[in-house]
Amino acid sequence: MACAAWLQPLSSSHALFPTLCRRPTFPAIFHRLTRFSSTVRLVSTMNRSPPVHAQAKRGFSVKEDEVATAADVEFETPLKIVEYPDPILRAKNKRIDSFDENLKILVDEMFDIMYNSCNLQELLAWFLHRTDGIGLSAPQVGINVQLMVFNPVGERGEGEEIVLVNPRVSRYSQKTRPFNEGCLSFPGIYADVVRPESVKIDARDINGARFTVNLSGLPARVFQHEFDHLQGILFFDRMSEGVLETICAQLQALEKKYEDKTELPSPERIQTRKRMKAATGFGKS
Ligand SMILES: CSCC[C@H](NC=O)C(=O)N[C@@H](C)C(=O)N[C@@H](CO)C(=O)O
Ligand SMILES: [Fe+2]
Repeated sequence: MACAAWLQPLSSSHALFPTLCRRPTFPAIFHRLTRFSSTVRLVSTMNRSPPVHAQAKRGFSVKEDEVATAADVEFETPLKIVEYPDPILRAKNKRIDSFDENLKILVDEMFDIMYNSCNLQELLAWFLHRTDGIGLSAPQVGINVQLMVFNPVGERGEGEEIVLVNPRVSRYSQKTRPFNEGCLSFPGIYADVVRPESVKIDARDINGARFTVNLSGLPARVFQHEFDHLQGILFFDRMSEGVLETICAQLQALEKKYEDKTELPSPERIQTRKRMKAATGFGKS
């Protein structure tokens, strides 16, 4: 991981998700919320009317996303990580409105593969003191729905396991920071991405309850990376041309791997791509 300083705010903020975690710890949370209320605020909006999206506030019409059917959320275990340039990563992700047992099993399986995903490059990365995933979005396991899981500590049994369904960002901080990001769909590739330092989010938890949360530091970083996946935006879409240049050969190697495996032409090529319009700013897609 690039810098330990980023882990510092994490220890005070990652544990602040009472309603979003798989293993809620309410008394501890109450204590932590009291201690850190100035930096992280979580507001349960259950039983209130849906949050007003920032765009709606500005008078734009908000196009409702298509709702996922049971067939859209079908999966086979063990899940497999979808790698760039598979078109699944660019497909539209449907909104979830069924908070059933199947969704809970999918979430469990996503955590399993997030912690355990390991191929040769990742083994090498492990030797270089990098471990596995700290976040995962549903399209990365071939399910095109608006679901993400993350645990910024990246170790089973440590930190908190966060589940966000149909998330929306209502505020991005103006202050931005670079961070050396990796992505499970781009094994072994790391490069700097500049993102807002903090975000305000409206989402549902695994039971369908609405909540609002402010994130900063590493949790905000992981959230934004996964939120981009839910919009079909990949981390290299947000890299500067100079940074992109440093990973261009690795992206081309993944394109070749896809072509060899599928015997299909790569659906996108880093050398000929036009910059995705949606990825030119935050809160503008
Ligand atoms: C910093 S946001 C990264 C989120 C990403 N999620 C899915 O693609 C992810 O988990 N990437 C991993 C490769 C990663 O960043 N792992 C960390 C911790 O092990 C690392 O330093 O490699
Ligand atoms: Fe990713």
